[in-house]
Amino acid sequence: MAAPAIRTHQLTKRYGALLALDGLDLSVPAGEVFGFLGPNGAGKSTTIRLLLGLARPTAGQAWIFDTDAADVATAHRLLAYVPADVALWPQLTGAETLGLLAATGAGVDRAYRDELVDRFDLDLSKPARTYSTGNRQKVALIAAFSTRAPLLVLDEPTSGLDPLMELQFRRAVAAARDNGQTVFLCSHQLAEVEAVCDRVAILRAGRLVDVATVPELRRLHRTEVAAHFAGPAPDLHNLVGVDNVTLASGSVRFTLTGPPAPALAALAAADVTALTVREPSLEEIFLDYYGEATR
Ligand SMILES: Nc1ncnc2c1ncn2[C@@H]1O[C@H](COP(=O)(O)OP(=O)(O)OP(=O)(O)O)[C@@H](O)[C@H]1O
Repeated sequence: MAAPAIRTHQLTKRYGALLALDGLDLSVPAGEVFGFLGPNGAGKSTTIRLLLGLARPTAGQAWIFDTDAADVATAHRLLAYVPADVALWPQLTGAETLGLLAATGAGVDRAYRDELVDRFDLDLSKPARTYSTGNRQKVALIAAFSTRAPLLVLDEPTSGLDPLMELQFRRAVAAARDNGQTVFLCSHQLAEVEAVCDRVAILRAGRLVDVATVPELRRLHRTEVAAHFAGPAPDLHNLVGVDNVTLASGSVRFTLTGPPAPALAALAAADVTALTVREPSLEEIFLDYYGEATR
């Protein structure tokens, strides 16, 4: 069987007293789009630094297609990396930057690169110092997606992109998968991860708490509903998908998973005067779902 694109065995990183990564065992098969999620400080960037050989593990080991991640010269021929905070050579234009990155990387599909420049709507004639955060990210993404590297490591790659560009990003990930490339995507955006990933690892406080497929991840979705009413208190107990009901005088709060129709029918009888519906952030979902038990 082909070697996994990424494998870690008991990968551990300690910064003084702080255990930033605690015995991570992970295997990402070649050809998979793999999401890496977790709240701030969970250890995602630490993992990426170890995979890239930018930091040394305190214990354990990581491999990139059977190459020890510490063998940077060999491992980096197999991967392209987009950091969360893209720094470019300020005086080089976008075109010169892409040319330089192509000369140092694993080989570039130039026709596809030109297509990506068009699709990401990037003006290559400007010096990089004039680029916004989003434009710097575009340069790094175009350089990575147009390489033939079998593994793409993307750390928060779309934080500076607008929604149209986010769509282009999703298209490029799908194309990479079609080419047989492996994508390791570190993200805070649940919607993005759901749209592009096959499987997702969830990290919390340095520990792997779950590896799930995207349909399994959807179970984490919930909506928070708050309603004020003038009529009789609505009866929301025993309704499918309704949980955490808190009733006070004239108001009710609850969480909703699945179709809202039964809850709306119950609320309709209560003469609702105000209604707020909120999607919690990924951070809130994690804190709620994985809570204290996994610390
Ligand atoms: N060089 C360092 N020295 C000391 N502590 C560090 C260092 N780098 C990271 N840490 C700590 O290790 C923990 C994990 O950090 P890491 O940057 O890997 O988290 P993250 O999941 O990438 O978070 P974020 O989503 O905020 O980027 C944090 O508590 C962080 O403060």
